[in-house]
Amino acid sequence: MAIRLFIDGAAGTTGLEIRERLQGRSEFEPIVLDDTQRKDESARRDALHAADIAILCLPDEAAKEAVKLAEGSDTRIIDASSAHRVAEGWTYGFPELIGHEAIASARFVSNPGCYPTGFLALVAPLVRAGLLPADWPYTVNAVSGYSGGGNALIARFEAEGAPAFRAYGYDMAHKHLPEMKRHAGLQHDVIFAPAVVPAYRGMVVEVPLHLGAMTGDPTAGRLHDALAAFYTGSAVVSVLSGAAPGELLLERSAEPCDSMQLHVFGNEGGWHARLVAVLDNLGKGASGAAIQNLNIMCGLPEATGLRL
Ligand SMILES: NC(=O)C1=CN([C@@H]2O[C@H](COP(=O)(O)OP(=O)(O)OC[C@H]3O[C@@H](n4cnc5c(N)ncnc54)[C@H](OP(=O)(O)O)[C@@H]3O)[C@@H](O)[C@H]2O)C=CC1
Ligand SMILES: CC(=O)N[C@@H](CCC(=O)OP(=O)(O)O)C(=O)O
Repeated sequence: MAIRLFIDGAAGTTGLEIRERLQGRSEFEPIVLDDTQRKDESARRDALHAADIAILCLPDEAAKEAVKLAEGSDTRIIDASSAHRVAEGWTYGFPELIGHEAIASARFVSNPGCYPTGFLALVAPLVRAGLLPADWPYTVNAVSGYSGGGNALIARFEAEGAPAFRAYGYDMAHKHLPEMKRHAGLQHDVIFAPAVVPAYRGMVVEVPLHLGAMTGDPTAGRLHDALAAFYTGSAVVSVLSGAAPGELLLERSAEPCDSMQLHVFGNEGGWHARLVAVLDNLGKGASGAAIQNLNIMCGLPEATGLRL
């Protein structure tokens, strides 16, 4: 029997891409609310109760409300918002870090944030392995395509007079800080410096490191090898080797992509390293990750329907 699937927020940026990627997947029977019903509380409650699995592609407050509306049902929920990423009772939907089994058996799965996906992929395995310190003051520099800000930022960047570069997060209280700290096992919040450029999708997340100031001799080569070993066999994450490229580009017209590439660049003396993750904010950063989690929760191959 097909799995009844409801996407709450299916008209938004993340929701639309999930719908599109699931087209033709006969394992799923979509429950769809039309434009007049999609924000109607009672229609949403009915859909949430009728579904086997619901994917929430909503702002945080609406996602919390959806979880309340689903009370009294057995519906399993994947939440793409940041409402439940460090919440009790929720499984963090990063299979490469948390383990596929934990997600396969979870009722409530919180999809990781787009920027934290890059940061955690780079840093969490290295902290766990004891190669990077948990008490280090980490910095994260990142650039995102403007679809990362959903419909509102898309409208702003597609309007006349859109900025050429938008840096933000200067209050140093970005909503991603708690999830980066928690799931990397860090003692301090990171300093997070995000920015948006006029490309629709794609992101580069970088963690610069003064390796020479750390104890334990964590060379760039060791960090690379540890990450390569950690992601061996991954369907989604790859660790690139070889000489550093002259440049890394976000193309304005990049195609949707659900894979993530990790790089470890080191200087000649071995004192400095730049850990870099390249991903699609709407791929492994959102919609692709939601489908990966959906597949795992349904006992299906994780890469089904992914654009790798
Ligand atoms: N865009 C991205 O790259 C990423 C997004 N996310 C997360 O995914 C979630 C969705 O983001 P995104 O798709 O970008 O946002 P969008 O703003 O593009 O879409 C949100 C959708 O939710 C709808 N909505 C708002 N309130 C309600 C409500 N009460 N009931 C039903 N529908 C409602 C909106 O409708 P309307 O427009 O009519 O208000 C809109 O269609 C967010 O929490 C975001 O943090 C996660 C990772 C990356
Ligand atoms: C470019 C941009 O605005 N990005 C968003 C992050 C993406 C998002 O809202 O979703 P997640 O938190 O679920 O990743 C921001 O910085 O708030």
